[in-house]
Amino acid sequence: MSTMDPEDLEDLIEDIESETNEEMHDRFVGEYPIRISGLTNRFGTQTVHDDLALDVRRGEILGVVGGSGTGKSVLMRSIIGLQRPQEGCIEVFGRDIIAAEPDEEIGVRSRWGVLFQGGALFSTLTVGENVMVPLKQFYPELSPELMREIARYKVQLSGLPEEAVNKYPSELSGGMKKRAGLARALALDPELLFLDEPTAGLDPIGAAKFDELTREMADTMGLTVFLITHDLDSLYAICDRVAVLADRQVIAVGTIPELLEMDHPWIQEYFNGPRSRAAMDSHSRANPRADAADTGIDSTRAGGA
Ligand SMILES: Nc1ncnc2c1ncn2[C@@H]1O[C@H](COP(=O)(O)OP(=O)(O)OP(=O)(O)O)[C@@H](O)[C@H]1O
Repeated sequence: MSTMDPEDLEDLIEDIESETNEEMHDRFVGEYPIRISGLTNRFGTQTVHDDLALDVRRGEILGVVGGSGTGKSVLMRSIIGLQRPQEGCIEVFGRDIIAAEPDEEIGVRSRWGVLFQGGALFSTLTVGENVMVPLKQFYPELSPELMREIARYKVQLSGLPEEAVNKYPSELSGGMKKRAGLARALALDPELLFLDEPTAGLDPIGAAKFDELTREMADTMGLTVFLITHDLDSLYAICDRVAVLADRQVIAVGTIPELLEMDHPWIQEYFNGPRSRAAMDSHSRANPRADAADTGIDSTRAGGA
């Protein structure tokens, strides 16, 4: 796969700035790009979140876990403005997005990318055209040629072969669809990336590759990643911290060793269950340097000798 020369990339960014007649916005430098407090979401008589609080640190990959129906997706939708909560405050890049004026909200929206479950690609558009959708929405002044160039670059960045840019979603495998969805999520060079179960339905090798790509991008692009997942391997392999949803709140946030110290029954069942031990064991074998001294994980216990 060919990669874009860094000088070409700089030229591309300059082209975008000159065509949009403005400097790209300053990147967020505060500690928490997402701050949530007092969040309540209700559907009829069902209360999904009640006084939920969560701070996401800049530059981290935060895994978000919880049983089915605990409100992980509703939480993500609330942060990106697709779900209006009954109560609470959600600050993204220091701005209250619930109270934001439409103009202000649009400015914030262009600074995050979202990969929905299943990719959520437009089936009548090619991969390249799908990636161009947010570009057209937020930077309509860009020339079609430059948009195509950016789309090609994002497709390449997501690990798809160049020819995928002209394919329709129906012509792609499940893993390729996820990568195409990722390319679209990266279209606007986001600072924040939301991934909703990105490895669901992928074979273990495809899932591991997707995890690696996520980690690599987070590190090289300085992304903050909000990762909803049921995939224990992803939690061990790439997450800096994990937030646990239960009882309508975020009941704990921390590294996995920190969570293992807690005696909440769901946390113990989840992280000390046989599947978690197997995931931890395989992660320890794949990363022998990440032993107990580095991580605090008791790998003997984790291996379930
Ligand atoms: N638009 C809606 N209208 C009514 N109820 C909803 C709506 N969206 C979500 N819910 C309910 O909110 C609860 C939380 O849903 P959500 O999709 O956030 O769960 P989740 O934790 O992401 O689950 P899963 O792990 O199974 O994907 C569920 O009981 C769901 O039925």
